[in-house]
Amino acid sequence: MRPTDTSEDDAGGSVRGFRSDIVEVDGFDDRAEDGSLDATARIVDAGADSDDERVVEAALRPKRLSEFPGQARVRDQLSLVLEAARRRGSVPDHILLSGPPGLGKTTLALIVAAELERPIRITSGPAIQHAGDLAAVLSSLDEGEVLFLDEIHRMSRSAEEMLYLAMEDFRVDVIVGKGPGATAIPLELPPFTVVGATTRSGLLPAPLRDRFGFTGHLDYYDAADLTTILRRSAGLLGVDADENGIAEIAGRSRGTPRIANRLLRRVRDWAQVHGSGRVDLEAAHEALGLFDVDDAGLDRLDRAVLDALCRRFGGGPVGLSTLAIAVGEESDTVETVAEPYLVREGFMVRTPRGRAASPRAWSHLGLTPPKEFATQDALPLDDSVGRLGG
Ligand SMILES: Nc1ncnc2c1ncn2[C@@H]1O[C@H](COP(=O)(O)OP(=O)(O)OP(=O)(O)O)[C@@H](O)[C@H]1O
Repeated sequence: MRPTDTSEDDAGGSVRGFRSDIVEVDGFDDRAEDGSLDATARIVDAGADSDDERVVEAALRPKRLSEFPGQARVRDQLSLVLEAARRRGSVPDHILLSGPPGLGKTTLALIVAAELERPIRITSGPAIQHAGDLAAVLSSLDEGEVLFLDEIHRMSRSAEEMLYLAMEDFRVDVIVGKGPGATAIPLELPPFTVVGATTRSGLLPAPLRDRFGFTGHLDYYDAADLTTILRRSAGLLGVDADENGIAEIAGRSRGTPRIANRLLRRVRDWAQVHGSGRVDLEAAHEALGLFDVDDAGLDRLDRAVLDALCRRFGGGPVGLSTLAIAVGEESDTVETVAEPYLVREGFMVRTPRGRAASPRAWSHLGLTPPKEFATQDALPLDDSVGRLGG
């Protein structure tokens, strides 16, 4: 871990330490040079793709709950938890935020600290590979501080066990010595609040999940909320945008604010270079066409998968690895990058015998499906995805 200096964060609170460790995200192989579709370069990837993007994102984050559009239920629940703790004069329960990337978990963690008017310490599961790493963070927390643990499902087992105790009893046991002579010295901690974020809440062990007094699940945003977010972002970026342009971008953003903000910036670029400078319908059409994002929010990889499924395999079902070979990608890329959105939007179904195209896939590609193609055994997308290999 590389602790950084205390600095003033956009949430208005003081951010201490470990910020540099938060940048790790699940990577994809960069295989553009071999002619593959280069999943890393996807404009519709819901993960943050560069440090520059993180800087822009920081500027666009809402800073208080009242400025946070969408996720009304989670917002109301969180507001209640924080207000009640404030009235009691105590620290709130630990908070777990779960949901797909780019929906606002980090933003809400920063908001929690801002609402509590407490500093926030930021680190992530991958940065905590040993219990000692966690002990160092925990033992330096101040009373009431917020500890944001991003990708909490990726912490090591030994650190998890230390975290249970710290969350429950505000104590860590520091082990001194080795072997039979080793002694556990308890170290009392001041009360603090853990805000954990995870894209895979199913991977969290039950004892850890149980330590969170409040869990908020973030869902994809509807077009109206994305429109509000885009209007706000356009204002902050000083971009002149009309309602048609904003609506067009919202419709192609896969329900994800991070993608919406990224598409807005590319449409702004197009408008400044080729258009009138205004983000309007024409600018949105042209720019998103240039970046291969179609009107359903699908990009080249998504369409290649559907195309292979329909044209080469008659709609399927076909095994994941066969499908991946057909589009020149790794199975993992197809499964984690393209498939979730295709399944969620009803373009593809997963059956015990492999992946199959749905009627929407055929019509999206302008093709007529053969009379019979199997969709009867469709399974919902869930954590079993990894077990349905090809
Ligand atoms: N409700 C919202 N209103 C406005 N902007 C939002 C909202 N939710 C997310 N954003 C913007 O989307 C970007 C990504 O949000 P954030 O980093 O909070 O997502 P995340 O869920 O933590 O993603 P990850 O799982 O990749 O860490 C930020 O620029 C943030 O400002």
